[in-house]
Amino acid sequence: MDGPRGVAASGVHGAALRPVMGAGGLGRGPAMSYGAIGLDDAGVTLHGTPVWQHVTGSFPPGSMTAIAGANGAGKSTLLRAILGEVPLAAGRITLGGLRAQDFGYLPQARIIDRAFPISVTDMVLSGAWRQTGAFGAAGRTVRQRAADALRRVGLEKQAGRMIDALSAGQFQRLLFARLLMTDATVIMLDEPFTALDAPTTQDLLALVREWHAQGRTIIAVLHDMHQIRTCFPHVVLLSGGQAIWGETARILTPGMLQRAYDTPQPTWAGSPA
Ligand SMILES: Nc1ncnc2c1ncn2[C@@H]1O[C@H](COP(=O)(O)OP(=O)(O)OP(=O)(O)O)[C@@H](O)[C@H]1O
Repeated sequence: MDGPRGVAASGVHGAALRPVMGAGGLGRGPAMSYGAIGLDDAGVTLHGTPVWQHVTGSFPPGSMTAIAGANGAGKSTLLRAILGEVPLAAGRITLGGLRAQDFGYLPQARIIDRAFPISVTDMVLSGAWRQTGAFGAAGRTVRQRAADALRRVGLEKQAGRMIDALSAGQFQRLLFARLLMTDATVIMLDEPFTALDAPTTQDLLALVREWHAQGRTIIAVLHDMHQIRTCFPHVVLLSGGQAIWGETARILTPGMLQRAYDTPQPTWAGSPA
């Protein structure tokens, strides 16, 4: 994953419960020893239909960027293209020296098979698979980190339950605990707060801000414009197959949003980021 993602890049990963990419303590964390993730005239076409084209822009180290746009605009596809799971039809993506294990990815909850028979603790431990090996036993230190991660997201009392016994909000907290285990340098979140109540959203948003304060790069697909305005200094707005990229206050204007969503947008009371 070191080299640029060119038009021939591919690498679709399968099961949603595959280990979260990340180093589990081996990541570069806040150190700025890597460059920006860059898209250079990149385009993706799926089944003969262009999703987005001529996308150029970058995610600098330590930046915090939201990806916005209407349903089907290609937000998830953008994350997956950066991860090398979707091939480019044109252009290239460069990773600034980041390796696969430097990325942590939280997919949309709806694509995760929650019937998979695994306990809460084992699911969190799977976030440290690069330390323990896919089938290796976790040592005491890793188990302690898992317990700490569960406590951090308020799930310590659920540690022994199976994941199918969790509510949607508890399951999302679990996915964040698993991300904590990866110690990833770049954290990519696909609709991380969808269907969560306000306290859960605030708890998990605080964790995302903590990661950002530690110098990690955050890229998050979000639908809540107020959340983007107040928490994300930069945005990529996917609109009509193009990407409008820049400072949130400059991009999320009523006119831009109307074009992107093709419907009038409300005027937000919140102050611009
Ligand atoms: N595996 C696939 N095969 C074919 N087309 C796909 C595939 N995945 C996504 N698409 C199409 O690509 C386009 C972009 O999908 P994507 O999931 O990236 O959009 P999105 O902006 O994340 O949408 P949403 O807000 O609904 O989650 C859509 O038109 C979708 O139908």
